[in-house]
Amino acid sequence: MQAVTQRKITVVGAGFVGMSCAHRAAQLELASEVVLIDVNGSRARGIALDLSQAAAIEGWGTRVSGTDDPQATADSDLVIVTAGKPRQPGMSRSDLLEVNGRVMIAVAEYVRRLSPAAHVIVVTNPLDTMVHLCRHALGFPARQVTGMAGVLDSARLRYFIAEATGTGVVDVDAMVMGAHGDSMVPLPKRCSVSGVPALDLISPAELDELSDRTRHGGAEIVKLLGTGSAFFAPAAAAVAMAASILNDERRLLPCACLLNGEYGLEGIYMGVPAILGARGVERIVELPLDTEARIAMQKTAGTIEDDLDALRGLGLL
Ligand SMILES: NC(=O)c1ccc[n+]([C@@H]2O[C@H](COP(=O)([O-])OP(=O)(O)OC[C@H]3O[C@@H](n4cnc5c(N)ncnc54)[C@H](O)[C@@H]3O)[C@@H](O)[C@H]2O)c1
Ligand SMILES: O=C(O)C[C@H](O)C(=O)O
Repeated sequence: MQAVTQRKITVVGAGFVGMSCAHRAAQLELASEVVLIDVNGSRARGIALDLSQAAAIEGWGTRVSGTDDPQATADSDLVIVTAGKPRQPGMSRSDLLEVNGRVMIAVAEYVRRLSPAAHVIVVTNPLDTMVHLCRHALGFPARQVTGMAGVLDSARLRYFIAEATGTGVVDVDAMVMGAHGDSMVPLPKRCSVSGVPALDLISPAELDELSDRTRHGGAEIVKLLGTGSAFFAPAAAAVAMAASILNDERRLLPCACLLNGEYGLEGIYMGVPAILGARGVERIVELPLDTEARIAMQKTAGTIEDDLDALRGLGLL
C-alpha cells in the first residue's frame, strides 16, 4: 500500500453511481478521505462500512465514511454529484428535470457554503442542464464545475468499435461531443485503432450503426436492467475526470463545459473536448468540424436550450 495523498473527496448520492465512484476513488487511493453523503444516511453509512471492510482485502488505505450531515463534507477538494433519480424504461433523461433540479439546488447550497474551493463534477441527469443549474446555484468560476457524459459516451463507442473490428478496446479512440442525449454528436472520422482510422477497418455504414447504438447506449442498459441505469462505466468516467483534476494529469477528455463562444455557442454547458488539470477546465479545445458535425452541434445545443427553458418555466433557474 502506498502513502495516500491528503485529500478529501465527497460523493453526493450513495446510490449505484455514487457507491461505485466511492469504490473506484478509494481503490485508486485518489484521496485520503472519501465522504459519501445521502439523504438516506443509513444507506450511506452502510455502503461506507461495507467498502471499508473491502479495504483490507483489496489493499487500499483511503478512509470511507457515510453520512447525511453536510457538515461532514466541509473542505472537500472535489465533489462528485450523483444524487437524484435515474430514469426508468420509456423515460427520457429530460423527464427528470424537475425532481433532480430540486436536488441540485439543495446540494449546491452546502457545497458552496462548506467547500468553496472544491472542484465539482456533476453526473446527475439530465446532465447538461443539471451541471448548468448546479454551477448557477454554486456561483463558482466555470472552470471549477464540469459535467460527466462525454467520457462515458466515447467509451461506449470505443467498446462497440473494438467489438466490430476485433481489436483490443484500449487501443480504440473515439470522441463524442454535444448533449448527453439522443442528439449527441459522435465524430466517425476521428475514430481510430492505434492511429489507424476506424474507417479503414469497417465501412461507413457499419460505423454509423455503432454511432447510433452509442446515442441510445444509456437507454439500452436502462431497458436491460428494468430498473435504474448504468453505473460501472459512469463511475469509472467520473473518477477518471476527478483523477485528471486532482493529479493535474491534463488529460484531454470530452466533458460538459460552460461555452463562451466556442463552437459558436455561448452561456450553455455542453460536451466538448477539454483539458482537465489542477485548475479544473484548463482549456476548451475547439476542433475543426465538417458541415454535417457543425449542424449537429447546433441541433444538439437546441435540445439543451429547451431543457433550460423548461427549468426557467419551473422557476428553478
Ligand atoms: N451523466 C451520466 O452519464 C450518467 C450516467 C449514469 C447515471 N446518471 C445519473 O446519475 C443519477 C444517479 O443514478 P443512480 O443509478 O446512482 O441512482 P440511485 O437511485 O441508485 O441513487 C441516487 C441516490 O441519490 C440520493 N439522493 C436523492 N436526493 C438526494 C440529496 N438531496 N442529497 C443526497 N442524496 C440524494 C438517493 O437517496 C439515492 O440513494 C441519476 O440522475 C442518473 O440518471 C448519469
Ligand atoms: O441513460 C441513462 O439514463 C443513464 C446515463 O445517462 C447513461 O447514459 O447511462
